[in-house]
Amino acid sequence: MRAHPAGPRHAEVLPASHLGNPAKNLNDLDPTIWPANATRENGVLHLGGVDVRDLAAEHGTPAIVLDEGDFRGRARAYAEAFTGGDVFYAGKAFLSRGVARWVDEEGLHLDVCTGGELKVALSAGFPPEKIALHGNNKSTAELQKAVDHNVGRVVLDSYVEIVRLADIAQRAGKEVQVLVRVTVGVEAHTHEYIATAHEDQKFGFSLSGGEAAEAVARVLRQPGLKLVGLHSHIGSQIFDTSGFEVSAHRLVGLLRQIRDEHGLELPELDLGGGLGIAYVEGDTPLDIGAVAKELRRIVETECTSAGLPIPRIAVEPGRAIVGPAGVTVYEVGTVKPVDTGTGTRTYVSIDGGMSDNLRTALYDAEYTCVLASRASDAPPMLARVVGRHCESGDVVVKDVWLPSDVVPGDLLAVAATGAYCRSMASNYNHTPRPPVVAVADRTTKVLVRRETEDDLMRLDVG
Ligand SMILES: Cc1ncc(COP(=O)(O)O)c(C=O)c1O
Ligand SMILES: N[C@@H](CCCC[NH3+])C(=O)O
Repeated sequence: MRAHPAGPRHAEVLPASHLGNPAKNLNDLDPTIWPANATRENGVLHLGGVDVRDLAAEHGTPAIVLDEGDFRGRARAYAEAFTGGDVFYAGKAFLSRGVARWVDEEGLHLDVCTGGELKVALSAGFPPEKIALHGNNKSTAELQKAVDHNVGRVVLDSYVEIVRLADIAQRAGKEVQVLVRVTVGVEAHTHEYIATAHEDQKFGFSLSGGEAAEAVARVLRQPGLKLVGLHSHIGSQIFDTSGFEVSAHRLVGLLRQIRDEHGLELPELDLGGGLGIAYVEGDTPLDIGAVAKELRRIVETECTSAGLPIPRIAVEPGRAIVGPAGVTVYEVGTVKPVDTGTGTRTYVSIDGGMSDNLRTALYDAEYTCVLASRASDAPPMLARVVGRHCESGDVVVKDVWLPSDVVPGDLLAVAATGAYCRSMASNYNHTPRPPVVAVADRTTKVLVRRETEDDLMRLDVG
């Protein structure tokens, strides 16, 4: 996904230069895009040591495959990089009970943003004190559940919520630890739909408008709430730290104002998630060790010059942990060459689509894929991988080189689908949602089973 709003969806056939070297695309697995334990043996994709043909035979297609080793490796790298701080895995990217256990075992905390995500976490036995509850419109029931279960942090997002949570806390005779979500006014360099800290949007309290300072004052007047820090999340799929620098600078300015006005030095600063991953060749994700060092340097410099103690830093990565671990395996159903007027584009229809990966349609996201079930030395063709839904915008991979002998029955594997694909999946056209299957050490384990038509029919009670 590029840092521009949705571009032309059905552009002319692109010159080969746009997509790099076709031969390379056809045969290589770029290690920045594919999971750590992905290999190709005689053209056949293996994930976590499992042949995707066996995986498809056992679990069907489409299937979202998660490389457990890749996930755990990234989680561990985050935990190590932020030693002395806290890493909250953002469950919105993808959450299941199995994944919640991996997160816990790797020493991470967890960010949930609905009662549903909270339920998954609690039922996995995730320690409640290591959970933070987010959301711009948490219901009374969700807040009550958080208080009942002694969730570690609630990130406050509106004046209404301050009173709502304070009432619940007081009635329960508890003191809830909270952060105030601050809209720092940063224009993150990402798609406008997933930037979250510019002024004109629904999240948080505006810093420049004075609402953030007012929210702090109101929280401090509530006996049921204990203010422990500030929070900011500037957006998602970000490839440079400049936005975080501006954000940290402004948050520390508010920490200083709070110290000056209320005599209070807040111990925590949560800088949110948002680091980008490689979806296609040319995407350059940041090294997490270097990012952690840089964020620490920024916060330390700002706090030192403000005469403040260095707060404990928290971050909330979702995509950067689960995104690269995921691969979606589809079966090809039809292959249709179309004359575009400037060339031929071959539409390859797979057995899923925007119901299991909305990101291309919603954000103009870019993905890549390979023919996964066999070797081919056929010359490359420019293909567009499309779904089976009743929308012309139902595209999964806009432009990709595939061997020109792709036929129905072949398996295609789309890379980097671990984040925001299954978690944003829908039942559009009464389509049952795909399973999520973990692979590790040549074995598979179903984390979320495939939905069935009967599952969907059970909801139809009229
Ligand atoms: C508050 C908050 N924290 C963390 C995240 C996770 O973001 P990402 O998956 O880009 O790391 C999001 C989503 O953008 C978010 O809204
Ligand atoms: N769902 C978005 C990111 C938004 C994350 C939540 N604030 C994506 O797929 O890129």
